[in-house]
Amino acid sequence: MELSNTGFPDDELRQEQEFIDGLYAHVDALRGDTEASVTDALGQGNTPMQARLERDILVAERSGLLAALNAVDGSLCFGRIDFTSGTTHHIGRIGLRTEDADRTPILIDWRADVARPFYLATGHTPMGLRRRRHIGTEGRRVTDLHDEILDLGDQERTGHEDPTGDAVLLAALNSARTGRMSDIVQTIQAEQDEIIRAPHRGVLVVEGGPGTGKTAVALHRAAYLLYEHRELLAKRAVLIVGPNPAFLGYIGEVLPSLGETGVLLATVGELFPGVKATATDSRAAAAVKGRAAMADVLADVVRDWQALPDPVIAIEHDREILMLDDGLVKVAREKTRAARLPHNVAREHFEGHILNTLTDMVAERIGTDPFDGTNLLDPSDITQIRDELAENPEVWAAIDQLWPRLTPQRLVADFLADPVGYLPDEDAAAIRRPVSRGWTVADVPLLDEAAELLGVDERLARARAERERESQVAYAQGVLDVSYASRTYEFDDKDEEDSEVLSAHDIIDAERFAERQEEDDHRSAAERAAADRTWAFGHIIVDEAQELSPMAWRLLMRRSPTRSMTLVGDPAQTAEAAGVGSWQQILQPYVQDRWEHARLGVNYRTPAEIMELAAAVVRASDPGFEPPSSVRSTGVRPWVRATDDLPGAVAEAVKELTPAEGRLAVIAPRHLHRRLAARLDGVTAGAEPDLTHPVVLLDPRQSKGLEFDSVLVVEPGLYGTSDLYVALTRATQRLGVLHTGRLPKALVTT
Ligand SMILES: Nc1ncnc2c1ncn2[C@@H]1O[C@H](COP(=O)(O)OP(=O)(O)OP(=O)(O)O)[C@@H](O)[C@H]1O
Repeated sequence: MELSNTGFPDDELRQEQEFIDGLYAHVDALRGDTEASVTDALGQGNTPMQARLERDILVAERSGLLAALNAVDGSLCFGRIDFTSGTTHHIGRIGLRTEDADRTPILIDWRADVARPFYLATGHTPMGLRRRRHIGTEGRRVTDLHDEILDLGDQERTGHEDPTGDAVLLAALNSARTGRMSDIVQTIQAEQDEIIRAPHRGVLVVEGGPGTGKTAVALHRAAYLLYEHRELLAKRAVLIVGPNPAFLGYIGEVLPSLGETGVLLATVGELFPGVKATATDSRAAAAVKGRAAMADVLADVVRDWQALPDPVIAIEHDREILMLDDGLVKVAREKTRAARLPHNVAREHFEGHILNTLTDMVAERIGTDPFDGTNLLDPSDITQIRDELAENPEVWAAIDQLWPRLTPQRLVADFLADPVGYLPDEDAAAIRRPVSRGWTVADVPLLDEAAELLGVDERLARARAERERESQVAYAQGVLDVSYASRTYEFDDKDEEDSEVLSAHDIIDAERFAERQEEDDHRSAAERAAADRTWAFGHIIVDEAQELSPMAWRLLMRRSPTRSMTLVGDPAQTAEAAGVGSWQQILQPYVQDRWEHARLGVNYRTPAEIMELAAAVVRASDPGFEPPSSVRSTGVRPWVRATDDLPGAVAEAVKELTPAEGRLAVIAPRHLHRRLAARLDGVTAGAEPDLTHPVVLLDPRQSKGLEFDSVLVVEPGLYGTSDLYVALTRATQRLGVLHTGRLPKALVTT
């Protein structure tokens, strides 16, 4: 390319470079100012309460802005739209305005309405555009321009025309993978844009085959909603649920690259604060635990903890024996149950009924007139008897035995240790397990259900809060004492009475100081949400939604009382036996039929040659199956080879398939991993493998949602249809299949 004497091949490139230099100068100045204002605010010492609050809000806002500015540095601006009216807008990852009073936009946020023609305009429907330009950059340097002429009457040419209009998209799809998903903000397609900007309210189901951009669209939708409903969602946070931690790691950089951080990424196994799912269930156990019927089973388990004496409990009180028999307790239990409160909340009622029963017993014994049978005690005597009973530890031991306070963990652990009698024998045998082995992902919805059934005894929570407060006050007193002591030391050469310097001690007492400490909760909404089981999220996005069990849906719906959700999935890729069959079946109990459905039909990942093979696998059992159509073909056909020496052949194939740049995955059943890893130098494997490694060894389930330049599938005869379909659709460039044993019929014919 010939360079002009300015160092640029042409004026167009030079002008864009100048514009982008101007943007970065603006960003650098903004960053400098923001950093200075944060430092300044943090440096302010003792200020009145209101000023402190304002300061904290300012620091939080500015820190968010700084994080966004840092995140988009190097990829700030990627496009430009020229209208026939003469107006031009540059499009970027964030929006920027001039600092003067006019606040003129200089860079349009991709999420703004004005930016929409960048994604939607076509020659057929130009939306007022004359030209669309993609600006390629490396860091702050403009490297290339791609122009599409949308006004066919326009004769002006820039020398950067892209005749097909898909060069930028194809370059993105063909680029080497890094082990981390990247944003698609430069090349969002019209059908994807529609979904990203769909209204916030209600449930939206997005369905599409492998590689159709479901995950990418879901993440960009989160960014869009955070932009469009900033105030609400910054307070309530957005939750993104993914199938496993490796997948969350894979997608974890997309939202920060778009300048958004107010999002909680979690698996269902991470949604019960204080519990980490470390153990795994058999397929059968996960299926049983996931059934909707488990909600009723757990309700029965709770009722069975509300026990009756067998046949009596004897309580020694005031040197007499009080006999609490099953008839009396049954009455107290029925009255308590009639209140229809969660178990731990209802306990207060049960305590009251038992104390009343025992009080009646004592009153009858000591107060009955032997002549006419009337009771001689007055109300104050009765109150005294009741108070004395409430002081008796044996009474409380009886109540604890009959209506114990329970934690979700204890309830579920106890149930799993011995589920016989609650379920058919075969199901009970499948889930029976000592909890010393740790919690599993499928246990988490059970724990959440148990937490709902049990509720929280507010009296205990209040007592705990009071204890916490007292300890905070004691701590604050300690802090104040130290400050008081240091004041005496600092000013001891002066007459203390004359000192004009006020210390903390002069203006606040310990209680007030403790209150201030409490108000200083600097956690973001997402951080607070992560620690709170009862948090109501502003919006929930569920990826691989077809995998969730009915019990997991119950948990998620509790976190979304407004039912503002985006559910993304592909029924053909359902692996979990507990997964739900149809969207209608999932959603009916929560929103009836009030949900929207959208479909993505173009596969951006898998070349046509590979897709043909993958689709044949599904067609073997579902002849009418229609896969998404691939946006490109590479001319490279996938291969299938038989071998007698699997580790040797895998090692050879890895050499053959490893891309010069990019990533390769070997997908093999778990039981082969040790043997294969021994022959693969530097391979990474395990429960949470590092996906940025050049060669990764995965089992079929782990490969869900991920993608690699090349993929080697090992022993496909051992996979179920949906697992094999997932494994075969992970490659962006090349696919090889190796087998020793039986080959699925669909692969034999190739
Ligand atoms: N508009 C686009 N521009 C550039 N790349 C895109 C676009 N849409 C999708 N892609 C790319 O296609 C690949 C597949 O996208 P994604 O993982 O979101 O698909 P998916 O539907 O979730 O697939 P699967 O169901 O197989 O997990 C990703 O690399 C993504 O970046």
